[in-house]
Amino acid sequence: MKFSDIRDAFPILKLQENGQPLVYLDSGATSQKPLKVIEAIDHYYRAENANVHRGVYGLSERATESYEGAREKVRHFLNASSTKEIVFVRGTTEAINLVAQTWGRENLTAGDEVLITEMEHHSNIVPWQLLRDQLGIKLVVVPINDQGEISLSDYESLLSEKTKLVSVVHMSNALGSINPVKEMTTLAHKVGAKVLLDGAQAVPHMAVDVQSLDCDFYAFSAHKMYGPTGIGVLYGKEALLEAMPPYQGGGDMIYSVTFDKTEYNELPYKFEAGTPHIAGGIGLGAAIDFMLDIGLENIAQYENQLLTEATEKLQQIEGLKIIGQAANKGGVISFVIEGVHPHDMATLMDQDGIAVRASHHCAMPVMQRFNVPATIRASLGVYNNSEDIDRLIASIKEAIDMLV
Ligand SMILES: Cc1ncc(COP(=O)(O)O)c(CN[C@@H](CS)C(=O)O)c1O
Repeated sequence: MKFSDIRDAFPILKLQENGQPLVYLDSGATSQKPLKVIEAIDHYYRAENANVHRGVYGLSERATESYEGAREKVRHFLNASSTKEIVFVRGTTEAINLVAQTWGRENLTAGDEVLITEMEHHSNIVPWQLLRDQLGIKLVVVPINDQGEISLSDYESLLSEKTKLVSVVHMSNALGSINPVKEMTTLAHKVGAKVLLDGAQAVPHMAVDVQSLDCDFYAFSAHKMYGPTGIGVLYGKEALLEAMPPYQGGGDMIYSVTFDKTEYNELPYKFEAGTPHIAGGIGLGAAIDFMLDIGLENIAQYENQLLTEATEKLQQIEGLKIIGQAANKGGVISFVIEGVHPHDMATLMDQDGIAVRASHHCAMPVMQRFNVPATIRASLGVYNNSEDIDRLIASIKEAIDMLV
Protein backbone atom coordinates (compact mmCIF):
# COMPACT_ATOMS: atom_id res chain seq x y z
CA MET A 1 0.00 0.00 0.00
CA LYS A 2 1.41 3.40 -1.04
CA PHE A 3 1.45 6.10 1.63
CA SER A 4 -0.42 8.44 -0.72
CA ASP A 5 -3.29 5.88 -0.76
CA ILE A 6 -3.24 5.22 2.99
CA ARG A 7 -5.15 8.36 3.86
CA ASP A 8 -8.13 7.16 1.83
CA ALA A 9 -8.32 4.10 4.07
CA PHE A 10 -9.37 6.33 7.02
CA PRO A 11 -12.99 7.54 6.72
CA ILE A 12 -12.63 10.10 9.53
CA LEU A 13 -9.90 11.96 7.65
CA LYS A 14 -12.46 13.09 5.11
CA LEU A 15 -14.08 15.19 7.85
CA GLN A 16 -14.09 18.97 7.83
CA GLU A 17 -13.26 20.58 11.18
CA ASN A 18 -14.33 24.24 11.54
CA GLY A 19 -14.70 24.43 7.80
CA GLN A 20 -11.25 23.03 7.07
CA PRO A 21 -10.06 19.49 6.20
CA LEU A 22 -9.08 17.79 9.48
CA VAL A 23 -5.35 17.65 10.21
CA TYR A 24 -5.09 14.96 12.90
CA LEU A 25 -1.81 15.19 14.79
CA ASP A 26 -2.77 13.47 18.06
CA SER A 27 -2.13 9.82 17.25
CA GLY A 28 -0.10 9.58 20.44
CA ALA A 29 -3.38 9.91 22.37
CA THR A 30 -5.23 7.53 20.05
CA SER A 31 -4.78 6.75 16.38
CA GLN A 32 -7.51 6.92 13.76
CA LYS A 33 -8.97 3.63 12.47
CA PRO A 34 -8.74 2.31 8.91
CA LEU A 35 -11.87 0.95 7.22
CA LYS A 36 -10.35 -2.56 7.39
CA VAL A 37 -10.46 -2.42 11.22
CA ILE A 38 -13.94 -0.88 11.33
CA GLU A 39 -15.23 -3.55 8.92
CA ALA A 40 -13.64 -6.41 10.87
CA ILE A 41 -15.45 -5.29 14.05
CA ASP A 42 -18.68 -4.71 12.11
CA HIS A 43 -18.42 -8.18 10.53
CA TYR A 44 -17.93 -9.83 13.91
CA TYR A 45 -21.14 -8.30 15.28
CA ARG A 46 -23.09 -8.95 12.08
CA ALA A 47 -21.93 -12.49 11.39
CA GLU A 48 -19.90 -14.05 14.20
CA ASN A 49 -21.16 -12.65 17.48
CA ALA A 50 -21.18 -15.29 20.22
CA ASN A 51 -19.32 -15.80 23.45
CA VAL A 52 -15.97 -17.53 23.10
CA HIS A 53 -14.26 -20.60 24.50
CA ARG A 54 -17.30 -22.35 25.90
CA GLY A 55 -19.98 -22.75 23.21
CA VAL A 56 -20.26 -26.13 21.42
CA TYR A 57 -22.20 -24.65 18.50
CA GLY A 58 -20.81 -23.39 15.21
CA LEU A 59 -21.27 -19.65 15.81
CA SER A 60 -19.34 -19.77 19.10
CA GLU A 61 -16.63 -21.91 17.53
CA ARG A 62 -16.20 -19.40 14.70
CA ALA A 63 -16.10 -16.49 17.17
CA THR A 64 -13.47 -18.37 19.18
CA GLU A 65 -11.46 -19.07 16.02
CA SER A 66 -11.48 -15.36 15.07
CA TYR A 67 -10.58 -14.21 18.58
CA GLU A 68 -7.80 -16.76 19.09
CA GLY A 69 -6.66 -16.10 15.51
CA ALA A 70 -6.09 -12.50 16.58
CA ARG A 71 -3.97 -13.73 19.49
CA GLU A 72 -1.78 -15.65 17.02
CA LYS A 73 -1.45 -12.45 14.94
CA VAL A 74 -0.21 -10.63 18.06
CA ARG A 75 2.27 -13.44 18.79
CA HIS A 76 3.69 -13.18 15.28
CA PHE A 77 3.66 -9.35 15.41
CA LEU A 78 5.81 -9.34 18.58
CA ASN A 79 7.74 -12.48 17.62
CA ALA A 80 6.75 -14.14 20.89
CA SER A 81 7.49 -17.86 21.09
CA SER A 82 3.97 -18.92 22.10
CA THR A 83 0.39 -17.61 22.27
CA LYS A 84 0.56 -18.62 25.94
CA GLU A 85 2.71 -15.48 26.33
CA ILE A 86 0.04 -13.15 24.89
CA VAL A 87 -2.46 -11.91 27.51
CA PHE A 88 -5.30 -9.67 26.35
CA VAL A 89 -5.90 -6.76 28.73
CA ARG A 90 -7.74 -3.44 28.48
CA GLY A 91 -4.61 -1.59 27.50
CA THR A 92 -1.09 -0.64 28.58
CA THR A 93 -2.30 0.71 31.91
CA GLU A 94 -3.97 -2.57 32.89
CA ALA A 95 -0.98 -4.57 31.65
CA ILE A 96 1.39 -2.69 33.97
CA ASN A 97 -1.03 -2.90 36.90
CA LEU A 98 -1.40 -6.64 36.28
CA VAL A 99 2.36 -7.16 36.56
CA ALA A 100 2.58 -4.95 39.65
CA GLN A 101 -0.26 -6.70 41.45
CA THR A 102 0.70 -10.28 40.54
CA TRP A 103 4.41 -10.61 39.82
CA GLY A 104 5.11 -7.63 42.08
CA ARG A 105 3.20 -8.79 45.11
CA GLU A 106 4.51 -12.34 44.67
CA ASN A 107 8.19 -11.44 44.26
CA LEU A 108 8.90 -8.11 45.94
CA THR A 109 9.47 -7.39 49.62
CA ALA A 110 10.34 -4.31 51.66
CA GLY A 111 13.61 -2.74 50.55
CA ASP A 112 13.56 -4.24 47.06
CA GLU A 113 14.00 -1.64 44.32
CA VAL A 114 11.94 -0.98 41.19
CA LEU A 115 13.76 1.23 38.71
CA ILE A 116 11.83 3.59 36.44
CA THR A 117 12.85 6.74 34.55
CA GLU A 118 12.04 10.45 34.72
CA MET A 119 10.19 10.23 31.38
CA GLU A 120 7.60 7.64 32.39
CA HIS A 121 3.87 7.92 31.75
CA HIS A 122 1.78 7.98 34.93
CA SER A 123 0.65 4.41 34.15
CA ASN A 124 4.27 3.34 34.74
CA ILE A 125 4.71 5.39 37.90
CA VAL A 126 1.52 5.11 39.96
CA PRO A 127 1.19 1.28 39.95
CA TRP A 128 4.68 1.10 41.48
CA GLN A 129 3.82 3.78 44.04
CA LEU A 130 0.76 1.73 45.02
CA LEU A 131 3.04 -1.30 45.43
CA ARG A 132 5.52 0.80 47.42
CA ASP A 133 2.71 1.78 49.78
CA GLN A 134 1.61 -1.86 50.03
CA LEU A 135 4.99 -3.60 50.35
CA GLY A 136 7.57 -0.97 51.33
CA ILE A 137 9.57 -1.33 48.11
CA LYS A 138 11.73 1.56 46.90
CA LEU A 139 11.25 3.43 43.62
CA VAL A 140 14.52 4.47 41.97
CA VAL A 141 14.28 7.07 39.17
CA VAL A 142 16.80 7.36 36.33
CA PRO A 143 17.21 11.04 35.37
CA ILE A 144 17.02 12.38 31.82
CA ASN A 145 19.31 14.99 30.26
CA ASP A 146 18.33 18.30 28.63
CA GLN A 147 17.70 16.51 25.31
CA GLY A 148 15.28 14.12 27.05
CA GLU A 149 17.61 11.12 26.89
CA ILE A 150 18.67 8.51 29.40
CA SER A 151 22.39 8.09 29.91
CA LEU A 152 23.29 4.39 30.00
CA SER A 153 26.04 5.12 32.52
CA ASP A 154 23.58 6.89 34.83
CA TYR A 155 21.20 3.96 34.39
CA GLU A 156 23.89 1.36 35.11
CA SER A 157 25.06 3.26 38.20
CA LEU A 158 21.57 2.97 39.69
CA LEU A 159 21.35 -0.82 39.17
CA SER A 160 22.33 -3.06 42.07
CA GLU A 161 21.53 -6.45 43.58
CA LYS A 162 18.57 -4.67 45.21
CA THR A 163 17.05 -3.93 41.78
CA LYS A 164 14.37 -6.56 41.22
CA LEU A 165 12.49 -4.91 38.32
CA VAL A 166 13.29 -2.32 35.68
CA SER A 167 10.11 -0.85 34.19
CA VAL A 168 10.78 1.68 31.44
CA VAL A 169 9.12 3.26 28.46
CA HIS A 170 10.31 2.14 25.04
CA MET A 171 9.34 5.45 23.40
CA SER A 172 8.27 8.50 25.42
CA ASN A 173 4.83 9.93 24.70
CA ALA A 174 5.86 13.38 25.92
CA LEU A 175 9.34 13.66 24.38
CA GLY A 176 9.44 11.11 21.57
CA SER A 177 12.70 9.72 22.94
CA ILE A 178 13.39 6.10 22.02
CA ASN A 179 15.30 4.42 24.83
CA PRO A 180 18.12 1.86 24.31
CA VAL A 181 15.89 -0.82 25.80
CA LYS A 182 17.88 -3.80 24.51
CA GLU A 183 21.05 -2.60 26.25
CA MET A 184 19.03 -1.62 29.32
CA THR A 185 17.54 -5.12 29.46
CA THR A 186 20.96 -6.78 29.20
CA LEU A 187 22.33 -4.63 32.04
CA ALA A 188 19.25 -5.29 34.19
CA HIS A 189 19.53 -9.06 33.71
CA LYS A 190 23.17 -8.89 34.81
CA VAL A 191 22.03 -7.84 38.32
CA GLY A 192 19.19 -10.34 38.26
CA ALA A 193 16.38 -7.87 37.63
CA LYS A 194 13.36 -8.52 35.43
CA VAL A 195 12.39 -5.99 32.75
CA LEU A 196 8.99 -4.59 31.76
CA LEU A 197 8.84 -2.37 28.69
CA ASP A 198 6.01 0.08 28.12
CA GLY A 199 5.51 -0.15 24.37
CA ALA A 200 2.37 1.99 24.03
CA GLN A 201 4.09 4.59 21.79
CA ALA A 202 6.72 2.32 20.24
CA VAL A 203 4.50 -0.39 18.72
CA PRO A 204 2.69 2.01 16.32
CA HIS A 205 5.98 3.29 14.93
CA MET A 206 8.45 0.40 14.71
CA ALA A 207 8.93 -3.35 14.59
CA VAL A 208 9.15 -4.89 18.08
CA ASP A 209 10.80 -8.29 18.60
CA VAL A 210 10.39 -9.37 22.22
CA GLN A 211 12.73 -12.34 21.86
CA SER A 212 15.48 -10.13 20.42
CA LEU A 213 14.90 -7.53 23.17
CA ASP A 214 14.82 -10.40 25.71
CA CYS A 215 12.46 -8.35 27.91
CA ASP A 216 10.41 -10.23 30.46
CA PHE A 217 7.21 -8.24 29.90
CA TYR A 218 6.06 -5.94 27.10
CA ALA A 219 2.83 -3.88 27.14
CA PHE A 220 0.91 -2.00 24.47
CA SER A 221 -2.59 -0.73 23.57
CA ALA A 222 -4.47 -1.50 20.36
CA HIS A 223 -5.99 2.00 20.10
CA LYS A 224 -2.61 3.62 19.47
CA MET A 225 -1.74 1.29 16.59
CA TYR A 226 -4.93 1.71 14.48
CA GLY A 227 -7.00 -0.74 16.53
CA PRO A 228 -10.00 -0.21 18.84
CA THR A 229 -9.97 1.10 22.40
CA GLY A 230 -10.44 -1.28 25.33
CA ILE A 231 -8.03 -3.97 24.22
CA GLY A 232 -4.28 -4.23 24.72
CA VAL A 233 -1.61 -6.82 25.23
CA LEU A 234 0.69 -7.94 27.99
CA TYR A 235 3.48 -10.12 26.65
CA GLY A 236 5.23 -12.13 29.35
CA LYS A 237 7.82 -14.90 29.24
CA GLU A 238 5.89 -18.16 29.69
CA ALA A 239 7.79 -19.34 32.75
CA LEU A 240 7.15 -16.02 34.51
CA LEU A 241 3.43 -15.99 33.69
CA GLU A 242 3.17 -19.63 34.74
CA ALA A 243 4.58 -18.81 38.19
CA MET A 244 2.41 -15.71 38.69
CA PRO A 245 -0.91 -15.83 40.58
CA PRO A 246 -4.07 -14.75 38.69
CA TYR A 247 -4.88 -11.04 38.47
CA GLN A 248 -8.68 -11.31 38.71
CA GLY A 249 -11.01 -14.19 39.58
CA GLY A 250 -14.07 -15.28 37.64
CA GLY A 251 -15.21 -17.29 34.64
CA ASP A 252 -12.85 -18.58 31.92
CA MET A 253 -9.77 -18.29 34.17
CA ILE A 254 -10.63 -21.57 35.90
CA TYR A 255 -10.62 -25.31 35.21
CA SER A 256 -12.74 -26.20 38.21
CA VAL A 257 -14.32 -24.43 41.20
CA THR A 258 -15.51 -25.84 44.52
CA PHE A 259 -16.13 -23.85 47.66
CA ASP A 260 -12.90 -25.29 48.98
CA LYS A 261 -10.61 -24.85 46.04
CA THR A 262 -10.30 -23.52 42.50
CA GLU A 263 -8.03 -24.99 39.83
CA TYR A 264 -6.91 -22.21 37.50
CA ASN A 265 -7.01 -22.40 33.72
CA GLU A 266 -3.85 -22.65 31.62
CA LEU A 267 -2.03 -19.67 30.09
CA PRO A 268 -3.02 -17.13 28.94
CA TYR A 269 -6.62 -17.66 30.17
CA LYS A 270 -5.51 -17.65 33.83
CA PHE A 271 -5.17 -13.88 33.41
CA GLU A 272 -8.34 -13.34 31.37
CA ALA A 273 -11.28 -13.50 33.79
CA GLY A 274 -14.78 -12.93 32.44
CA THR A 275 -16.07 -12.38 28.92
CA PRO A 276 -13.28 -10.76 26.92
CA HIS A 277 -13.47 -7.83 24.51
CA ILE A 278 -13.98 -10.21 21.60
CA ALA A 279 -14.64 -7.56 18.94
CA GLY A 280 -11.66 -5.60 20.25
CA GLY A 281 -9.35 -8.56 19.87
CA ILE A 282 -10.56 -9.13 16.32
CA GLY A 283 -10.14 -5.42 15.59
CA LEU A 284 -6.58 -5.57 16.96
CA GLY A 285 -5.87 -8.46 14.62
CA ALA A 286 -7.13 -6.41 11.68
CA ALA A 287 -4.96 -3.46 12.78
CA ILE A 288 -1.91 -5.74 12.77
CA ASP A 289 -2.81 -6.91 9.26
CA PHE A 290 -3.11 -3.26 8.21
CA MET A 291 0.32 -2.36 9.59
CA LEU A 292 1.98 -5.43 8.10
CA ASP A 293 0.39 -4.70 4.70
CA ILE A 294 2.23 -1.36 4.73
CA GLY A 295 5.40 -2.83 6.22
CA LEU A 296 6.78 -1.92 9.66
CA GLU A 297 10.11 -0.74 8.26
CA ASN A 298 8.24 1.37 5.70
CA ILE A 299 6.16 2.95 8.47
CA ALA A 300 9.26 3.77 10.52
CA GLN A 301 11.09 5.23 7.53
CA TYR A 302 8.12 7.30 6.32
CA GLU A 303 7.37 8.72 9.77
CA ASN A 304 11.03 9.50 10.44
CA GLN A 305 11.18 11.53 7.24
CA LEU A 306 8.03 13.42 8.25
CA LEU A 307 9.41 13.93 11.77
CA THR A 308 12.60 15.44 10.36
CA GLU A 309 10.62 17.73 8.03
CA ALA A 310 8.31 18.89 10.84
CA THR A 311 11.19 19.43 13.25
CA GLU A 312 13.17 21.53 10.78
CA LYS A 313 10.14 23.71 9.97
CA LEU A 314 9.14 24.14 13.62
CA GLN A 315 12.67 25.16 14.57
CA GLN A 316 12.41 28.09 12.16
CA ILE A 317 9.55 29.65 14.15
CA GLU A 318 10.77 32.42 16.43
CA GLY A 319 10.03 31.84 20.12
CA LEU A 320 9.25 28.14 19.61
CA LYS A 321 11.24 25.65 21.68
CA ILE A 322 11.07 21.91 21.10
CA ILE A 323 11.02 19.90 24.34
CA GLY A 324 12.76 16.60 23.75
CA GLN A 325 15.52 16.51 21.14
CA ALA A 326 16.87 13.00 21.62
CA ALA A 327 19.20 11.71 18.91
CA ASN A 328 16.88 8.69 18.61
CA LYS A 329 13.25 9.81 18.39
CA GLY A 330 9.88 8.59 17.15
CA GLY A 331 6.94 10.51 15.69
CA VAL A 332 6.22 12.85 18.61
CA ILE A 333 7.14 16.56 18.77
CA SER A 334 6.45 18.52 21.95
CA PHE A 335 7.03 22.24 21.94
CA VAL A 336 6.34 25.44 23.85
CA ILE A 337 6.04 29.01 22.56
CA GLU A 338 7.41 31.95 24.51
CA GLY A 339 4.67 33.99 26.13
CA VAL A 340 1.82 31.70 25.02
CA HIS A 341 0.05 29.04 27.07
CA PRO A 342 -0.19 25.70 25.24
CA HIS A 343 -3.94 25.47 25.83
CA ASP A 344 -4.52 28.84 24.15
CA MET A 345 -2.42 27.75 21.17
CA ALA A 346 -4.19 24.42 20.74
CA THR A 347 -7.60 26.06 21.04
CA LEU A 348 -6.79 28.52 18.27
CA MET A 349 -5.23 25.78 16.12
CA ASP A 350 -8.46 23.81 16.40
CA GLN A 351 -10.14 26.73 14.61
CA ASP A 352 -7.87 25.90 11.68
CA GLY A 353 -8.87 22.22 11.78
CA ILE A 354 -5.59 21.22 13.46
CA ALA A 355 -5.88 18.55 16.21
CA VAL A 356 -2.88 18.64 18.54
CA ARG A 357 -2.69 17.96 22.27
CA ALA A 358 -1.92 20.64 24.86
CA SER A 359 -1.34 18.83 28.11
CA HIS A 360 1.10 17.33 30.55
CA HIS A 361 0.42 14.11 28.58
CA CYS A 362 0.15 12.06 31.81
CA ALA A 363 3.87 12.68 32.23
CA MET A 364 3.92 15.44 34.86
CA PRO A 365 7.47 14.65 36.03
CA VAL A 366 8.64 15.44 32.47
CA MET A 367 6.94 18.85 32.63
CA GLN A 368 8.61 19.49 35.99
CA ARG A 369 11.98 18.39 34.58
CA PHE A 370 11.69 20.97 31.80
CA ASN A 371 9.97 23.57 33.96
CA VAL A 372 6.90 23.94 31.76
CA PRO A 373 3.21 23.64 32.77
CA ALA A 374 2.40 21.69 29.62
CA THR A 375 3.49 21.33 26.03
CA ILE A 376 1.79 21.36 22.66
CA ARG A 377 2.32 17.94 21.15
CA ALA A 378 2.05 16.93 17.51
CA SER A 379 2.17 13.15 17.16
CA LEU A 380 2.31 11.38 13.81
CA GLY A 381 0.47 8.48 12.22
CA VAL A 382 0.86 6.73 8.87
CA TYR A 383 -1.86 8.99 7.40
CA ASN A 384 -0.03 12.28 8.01
CA ASN A 385 1.79 14.00 5.14
CA SER A 386 3.77 17.12 4.26
CA GLU A 387 0.57 19.07 3.66
CA ASP A 388 -0.44 18.38 7.27
CA ILE A 389 2.94 19.71 8.42
CA ASP A 390 2.57 22.86 6.31
CA ARG A 391 -0.92 23.46 7.72
CA LEU A 392 0.46 22.94 11.25
CA ILE A 393 3.22 25.50 10.70
CA ALA A 394 0.86 28.05 9.15
CA SER A 395 -1.64 27.65 12.00
CA ILE A 396 1.07 28.08 14.65
CA LYS A 397 2.32 31.27 12.99
CA GLU A 398 -1.23 32.62 12.73
CA ALA A 399 -1.94 31.82 16.38
CA ILE A 400 1.29 33.49 17.51
CA ASP A 401 0.37 36.63 15.58
CA MET A 402 -2.97 36.65 17.41
CA LEU A 403 -1.65 35.87 20.89
CA VAL A 404 1.67 37.62 21.14
C1 LIG B 1 3.88 5.75 27.00
C2 LIG B 1 2.47 5.46 27.42
N1 LIG B 1 2.26 4.49 28.35
C3 LIG B 1 1.00 4.18 28.75
C4 LIG B 1 -0.10 4.85 28.22
C5 LIG B 1 -1.49 4.42 28.67
O1 LIG B 1 -2.15 3.82 27.59
P1 LIG B 1 -3.71 3.37 27.77
O2 LIG B 1 -4.12 2.83 26.42
O3 LIG B 1 -4.45 4.65 28.17
O4 LIG B 1 -3.74 2.35 28.89
C6 LIG B 1 0.09 5.87 27.28
C7 LIG B 1 -1.08 6.64 26.75
N2 LIG B 1 -0.76 8.02 26.46
C8 LIG B 1 -1.75 8.87 25.92
C9 LIG B 1 -2.81 9.21 26.94
S1 LIG B 1 -2.17 10.13 28.27
C10 LIG B 1 -1.09 10.15 25.36
O5 LIG B 1 -1.82 11.03 24.91
O6 LIG B 1 0.16 10.20 25.34
C11 LIG B 1 1.39 6.16 26.86
O7 LIG B 1 1.61 7.11 25.92
